[in-house]
Amino acid sequence: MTSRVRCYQTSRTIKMTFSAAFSTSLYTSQTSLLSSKNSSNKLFLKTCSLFPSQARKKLLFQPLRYNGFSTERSCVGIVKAIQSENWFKNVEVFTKEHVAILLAHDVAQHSNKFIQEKGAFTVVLSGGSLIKYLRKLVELTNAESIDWSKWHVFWVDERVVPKDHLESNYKLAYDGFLSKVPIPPVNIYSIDDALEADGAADVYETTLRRLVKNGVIATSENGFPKFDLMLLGMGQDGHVASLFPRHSLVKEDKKWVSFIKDSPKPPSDRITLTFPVINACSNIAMVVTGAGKNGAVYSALRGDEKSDKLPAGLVSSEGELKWYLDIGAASMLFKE
Ligand SMILES: O=C(O)[C@H](O)[C@@H](O)[C@H](O)[C@H](O)COP(=O)(O)O
Repeated sequence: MTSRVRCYQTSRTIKMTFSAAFSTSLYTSQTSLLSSKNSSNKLFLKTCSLFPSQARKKLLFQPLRYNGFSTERSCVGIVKAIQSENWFKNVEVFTKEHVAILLAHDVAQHSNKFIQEKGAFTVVLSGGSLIKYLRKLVELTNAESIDWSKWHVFWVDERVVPKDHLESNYKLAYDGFLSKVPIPPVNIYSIDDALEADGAADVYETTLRRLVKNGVIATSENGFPKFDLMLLGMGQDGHVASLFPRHSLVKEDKKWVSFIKDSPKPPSDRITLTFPVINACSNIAMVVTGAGKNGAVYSALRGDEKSDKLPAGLVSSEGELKWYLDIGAASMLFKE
């Protein structure tokens, strides 16, 4: 079965057409299923669990719908990458611009939901290009739509450098996002940059434990902190946070926060949340762009490399794990 993906863009509308061996009836049902709207008239995505099992098998990594929304939230296409008969992954493919738009929309929704439910929103940031994709959150939302005073901001990893250093993930986030929104400074949990990596990791874990104790951060069933939303980037090598391929830290299963002094990607000294904490999150947004990452994306989504060789393949979530990809990062998904 072959599938061809063609994307084109007009000034107002972005469309994607698929040439695939879908049967007419199957195609129709996918289209109507996946483009239905919920009560608030926002696009929402239904799973493909209604499809017959033989169809699911055929559709492995095939784009499941034609998508031509002309709203400001229009996206390029949506792929439901089905892993097996009873398991699928939530993947959306956009232009880079629309990664930012949809991410902003989803973050705002999570924020409103958690603040309504429990009076606070705990969100974990990464470094890298992810921060640039948060710009739409500032641009697209007005003051009333997000209660920034209830936000609590953490980092999944941080380079052990002064906060005003060019390599600092805090500085990156502050310059690109945090300085533009009224989150109380006391709710922004950056590392203690006066300490070495080991001390900084210990202090960060102590902070998390305090916040779990006083109820700001929820707790998972197995006792790990359970953040509301984690925004994760991924390196070309498949690293997430500062958990690098084949590094012993990938297997850390007790500590909440650990440190690394031999990071393959400079700077060498970093602190990082561990996998039990990452995977305990209520929601994880994996935001991955660029064709250089298509191989790691493909392997992580196929799920055939579940080892320390590919940390991204070990990311799961107690709640929802959603991948936001641009066309480059998704390009290998369309090949089968
Ligand atoms: O600490 C780091 O070295 C970065 O934070 C890194 O982990 C980054 O998040 C990924 O490499 C994705 O980065 P890009 O999205 O910029 O490729």
